[in-house]
Amino acid sequence: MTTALTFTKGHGTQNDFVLLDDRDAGLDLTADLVRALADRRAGIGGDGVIRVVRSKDIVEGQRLLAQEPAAEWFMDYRNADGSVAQICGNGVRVFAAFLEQLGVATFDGDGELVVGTRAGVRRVRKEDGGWYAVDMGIWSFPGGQTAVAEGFDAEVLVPGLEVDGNEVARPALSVDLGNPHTVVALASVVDLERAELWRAPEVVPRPPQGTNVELVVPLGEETSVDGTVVGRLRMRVHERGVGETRSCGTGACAAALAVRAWAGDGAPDVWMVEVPGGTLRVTILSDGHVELAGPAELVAHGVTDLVG
Ligand SMILES: N[C@@H](CCC[C@H](N)C(=O)O)C(=O)O
Repeated sequence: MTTALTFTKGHGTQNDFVLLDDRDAGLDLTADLVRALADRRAGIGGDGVIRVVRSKDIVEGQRLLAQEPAAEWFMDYRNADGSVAQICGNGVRVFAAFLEQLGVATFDGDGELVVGTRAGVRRVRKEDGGWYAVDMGIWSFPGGQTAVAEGFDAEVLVPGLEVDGNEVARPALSVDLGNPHTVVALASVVDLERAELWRAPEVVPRPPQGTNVELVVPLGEETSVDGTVVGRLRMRVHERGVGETRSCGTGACAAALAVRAWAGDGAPDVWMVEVPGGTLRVTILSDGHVELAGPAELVAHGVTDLVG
């Protein structure tokens, strides 16, 4: 039985997590314990729980080590409802900050920290301003070129945006970031604010493993001081296994990728994504990877008697 569990609380653009140091691999992190820790009234509160464990001590990590021996540390990510998720973009940055604070993070000769996740390794570097930039790996549109050409491969009913009392099926594009996303464009920021994301959007066809749903409004482009054209968009998200959250890193990547695909040739590769909890930067790289950059904050440490 778990007793006197030490925890740290952290967030990335207000996507918040309970972090557990399990370097000794002695913790039995059950779904009940995750739900108890993540509970905002009876527990500590968080959108998810992140366990720091050595890759060698977890089956998924052992597989990764065979390909990438530098992936010493594994981010064991759980959603607030106790479900296991493959990856969390904001979580990787907060995980890196936690490893630094524990004194075990080593950014190698290239200035990179390699983190193991269920979606594969993620490479983290630290920027001058204190942000963490994460290579989020290979992404894809599961609907393929047909979906990209048509601009959609699914439909979403967004709660709160009924027209004359009738639900409206809006076209949406599926994006795979190692975890599943469905991105819907709305006509205006007013519509974005009206959406009632305390209710789950209905996605058709229903993804068998569930999906994270991003509502997006493109806000245009600007040229930065170094001449880079930067796109801007605003986003709200309903996360699988959680509900509405104030940010989602993989969701920001999915949103930028979908908006760029809808915009067509010549659209920017760099996007600033405004979420309720702050701003993230997404860069679509030329090698089929996408990079996510943003802050990571550790805000509290303590001991809990919760046992699940
Ligand atoms: N907030 C995360 C995503 C967490 C996992 C997600 N809810 C899922 O089930 O796929 C992020 O920042 O990417």
